[in-house]
Amino acid sequence: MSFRKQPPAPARPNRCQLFGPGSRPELFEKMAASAADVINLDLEDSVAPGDKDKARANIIAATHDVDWGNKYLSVRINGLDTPYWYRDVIELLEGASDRLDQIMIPMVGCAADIYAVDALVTAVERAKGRDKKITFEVIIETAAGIAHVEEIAAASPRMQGMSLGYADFAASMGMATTGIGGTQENYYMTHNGQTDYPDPWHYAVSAIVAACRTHGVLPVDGPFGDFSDDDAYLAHSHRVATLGMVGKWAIHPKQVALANQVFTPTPEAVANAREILAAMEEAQKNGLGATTYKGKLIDIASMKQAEVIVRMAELAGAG
Ligand SMILES: C[C@@H](C(=O)SCCNC(=O)CCNC(=O)[C@H](O)C(C)(C)COP(=O)(O)OP(=O)(O)OC[C@H]1O[C@@H](n2cnc3c(N)ncnc32)[C@H](O)[C@@H]1OP(=O)(O)O)[C@H](O)C(=O)O
Ligand SMILES: [Mg+2]
Repeated sequence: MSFRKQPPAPARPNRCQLFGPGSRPELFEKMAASAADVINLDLEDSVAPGDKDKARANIIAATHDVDWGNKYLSVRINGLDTPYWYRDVIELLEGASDRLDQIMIPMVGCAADIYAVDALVTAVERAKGRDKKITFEVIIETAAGIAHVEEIAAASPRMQGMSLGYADFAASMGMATTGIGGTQENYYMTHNGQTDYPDPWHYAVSAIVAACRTHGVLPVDGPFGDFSDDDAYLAHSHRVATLGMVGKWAIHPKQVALANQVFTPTPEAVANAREILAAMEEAQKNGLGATTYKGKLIDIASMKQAEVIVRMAELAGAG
């Protein structure tokens, strides 16, 4: 371990982030009644340019009128390359109730992007006497974003989450696909007549997880576009959960249960983790740093791995 200890990520469940356009207020009560841990009301790409003003007003009203229960309530603003973002921030921070927890900043390319939003948010918070500090989640969805991912993760004490935006990321990288997440038809290998479809997103997912874990930020997997394909959503989610992501977006309500299923450790996984902890405690009492569990080596690092599973289960209320 480095002298500098790895900071913990925020201790709240973030298994599923359900998105809905701010221009469709008829969905808000349904989103609030869903099983998602986080709600993302959108002002960006799912809202047509002519609807931005109305969508802002809908969202501000919903922070006052809708019972969001214990959900983490987040609003995705427009990118800093648009004429909309400053009004998003000012109107939200001036008009939204204290129920608003977070602003999600899309298309982030460098730490200075966060600095700019932080400065504006801080000024409006002070002017309006808002005691509750708004947190930030960013979306890495450009080549610049992934190149500067670590400085972005470290950019502000408000930073709590970082998502991978598959569609914009693919476009920015010039990837030859219109798919949003999952395996891609033309990304394959063949060997002895067998075709295999590897994961074209592996690098971006791992870079985001490493930056987030270094700076105590929650790494979150972004959208999976084909919401008719549950098996593909599950496969993609299991893969990114294995790489360290804590949760995933749902762009349709049917994806919420799938995300919750993947990002809540199974009772068997929790029991396994607890048995590893117990076996290691017993070993340590006997002066040993390593022992065996089900025929495999376990040592102090295995305790840390087991603690990850137990912690995930506790946050999900399944511990
Ligand atoms: C890719 C980039 C992104 O930005 S992704 C995030 C932005 N996108 C969104 O926010 C889209 C969110 N989803 C929707 O708008 C809709 O779900 C839809 C358009 C995908 C489908 O809507 P539709 O009404 O046609 O869906 P139905 O199947 O008919 O609905 C069934 C039922 O569920 C209710 N419903 C629909 N959507 C939602 C929702 N989001 N939340 C809650 N409930 C919802 C609907 O009203 C029906 O209800 P019922 O009639 O049964 O009562 C990214 O940035 C990148 O770059 O990658
Ligand atoms: Mg996007």
